[in-house]
Amino acid sequence: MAAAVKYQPTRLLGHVFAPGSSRSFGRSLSMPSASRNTHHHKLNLIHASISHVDPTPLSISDDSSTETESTLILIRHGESLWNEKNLFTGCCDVPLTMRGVEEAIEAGKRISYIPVDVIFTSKLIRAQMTAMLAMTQHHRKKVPIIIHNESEQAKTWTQVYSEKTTKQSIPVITAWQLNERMYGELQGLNKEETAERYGKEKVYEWRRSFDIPPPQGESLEMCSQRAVAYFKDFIEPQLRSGKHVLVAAHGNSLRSIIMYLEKLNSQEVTNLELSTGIPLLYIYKEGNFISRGSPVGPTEAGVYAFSQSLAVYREQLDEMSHN
Ligand SMILES: O=C(O)[C@@H](CO)OP(=O)(O)O
Repeated sequence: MAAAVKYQPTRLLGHVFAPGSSRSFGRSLSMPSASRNTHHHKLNLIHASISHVDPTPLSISDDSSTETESTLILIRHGESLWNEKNLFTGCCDVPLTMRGVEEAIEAGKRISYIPVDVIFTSKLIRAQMTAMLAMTQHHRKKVPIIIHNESEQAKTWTQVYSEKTTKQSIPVITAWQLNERMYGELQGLNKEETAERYGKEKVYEWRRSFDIPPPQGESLEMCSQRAVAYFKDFIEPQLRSGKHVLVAAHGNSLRSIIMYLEKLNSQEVTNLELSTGIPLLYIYKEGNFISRGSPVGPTEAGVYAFSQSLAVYREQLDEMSHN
């Protein structure tokens, strides 16, 4: 099937991507006005929390112009205790297994030389654990700090009073919109038993079709309406301002975001599978998302070869660690 071939690189997560084979996906970056007002207040709070953080934008110069590009890393959380038991998880808040912890640390090694200025995760602990564990491996050694804007008291009680400390921090913004697709009455059921009971085809349809929801749950389309709206309203503005962003989320919330980034249609997205704990890299440049596949490891030269600015960033980190 054409779609399966076309998206093979994305599905072969963990394999080497070819720097020369990038695809650029044209993207208009105007913020949708409908959700703008709804989120306005919250957006201000987020900006207030992170405005003091050193954005370290990457600038590349060529003969004719100076451009800014930023990086976007997407990571599906590591294996959870319910992944291990093959249970539908959805919005149930289940932690990582030891294997999931190791996957998160391994993911962190793979992105340890890629800049991160701001982190977005879902509200679920498996995504938050993944982001935090991954960042323990980062060479820049900044401290990821969860931003608590849920009340005035939470904001006041989590204030940091040292500019120096703040500069060594990375804000972690948690959002329910990035949560896993709500799986309705399948949550907690065993996937294999459910397939035996309702038939493999029906369960495949619930799990991978775009617009057929599981009983009382969200279809991928419904999940995408909140996850992609959040991405456009909160994450794209960060990228546009030159910030480098890490998003730790879930199989289906990320599938919907990748559908948007790579302009997949509803048929193509059914073939998209994300492994746990594998980082995916995109370069954001001039309003386009350029897919760079999955960085293989911190020592993999190819990861840096495609972007002069990432190579410079890496050099700076190397110098820092030698001093
Ligand atoms: O159970 C879930 O929440 C998801 C992700 O593990 O399952 P699926 O493979 O059906 O997307």
